[in-house]
Amino acid sequence: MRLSEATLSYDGVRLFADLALELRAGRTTALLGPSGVGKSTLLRLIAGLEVGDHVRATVVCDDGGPLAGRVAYLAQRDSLLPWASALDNVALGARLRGEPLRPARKRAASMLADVGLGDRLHDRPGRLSGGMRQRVALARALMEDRPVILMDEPFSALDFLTRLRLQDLTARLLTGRTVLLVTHDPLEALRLGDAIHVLHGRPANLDAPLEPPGAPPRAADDPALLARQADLVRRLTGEHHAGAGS
Ligand SMILES: Nc1ncnc2c1ncn2[C@@H]1O[C@H](COP(=O)(O)OP(=O)(O)OP(=O)(O)O)[C@@H](O)[C@H]1O
Repeated sequence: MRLSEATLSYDGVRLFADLALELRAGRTTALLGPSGVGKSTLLRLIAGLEVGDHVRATVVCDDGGPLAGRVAYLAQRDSLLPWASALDNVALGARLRGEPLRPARKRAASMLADVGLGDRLHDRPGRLSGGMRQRVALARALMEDRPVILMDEPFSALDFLTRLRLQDLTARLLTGRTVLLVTHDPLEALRLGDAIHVLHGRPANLDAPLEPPGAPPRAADDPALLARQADLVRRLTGEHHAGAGS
């Protein structure tokens, strides 16, 4: 899938000018970059969500078909229904599509068990911690079973160990899907990304991708991964661009 000619301004400031991004089919592309550079906006643009008036972009899928109806979007804010239980939140899509409720709820319960919330099925979001709500939102996105998944910092509210566990689970459940993962965490990008881009500057540019060897999820304590993390940190702090003379 390819986004091209993405051009977008807010209040006369150009966030993107002819930006292009390739998402390889069946792979995870991770997107890092400083706060405010435009990562969430880029994700929303690809998802076909409202991003403002001064916008132009082309999204083309590899098979030439439309993206609409084939994409699940996991927003930065969990956007759970406050009056519905965790179970009903996860089964919401199936309910809206008029699918038989009993099997949908069964699958939702198993998805919630997978994200470690098997004992909180009937709690409403207000009774859950921020990290738990994020896990419910993740379960809801996974439940949708779409070929393309766009995720905006899905693990940011989680403690380190839960984050590692959820990264493992996500990598397992999303094998073969086309994924765009926005994250602030270089280690997360390296564990899950087949291609890792850093977005920087205004209008924003994308670095050539870093492509770690091996299949996700990569071990968090792998020395080769940690060496690449140093490279990524240099890219994020701008040393890489200074060194490249750009
Ligand atoms: N609806 C909007 N109207 C005006 N400006 C906006 C709007 N949405 C985003 N922006 C601006 O566009 C820029 C990029 O925002 P965006 O949320 O995409 O950044 P980000 O890289 O995802 O940041 P973070 O890492 O902090 O989530 C910011 O300067 C933000 O203030």
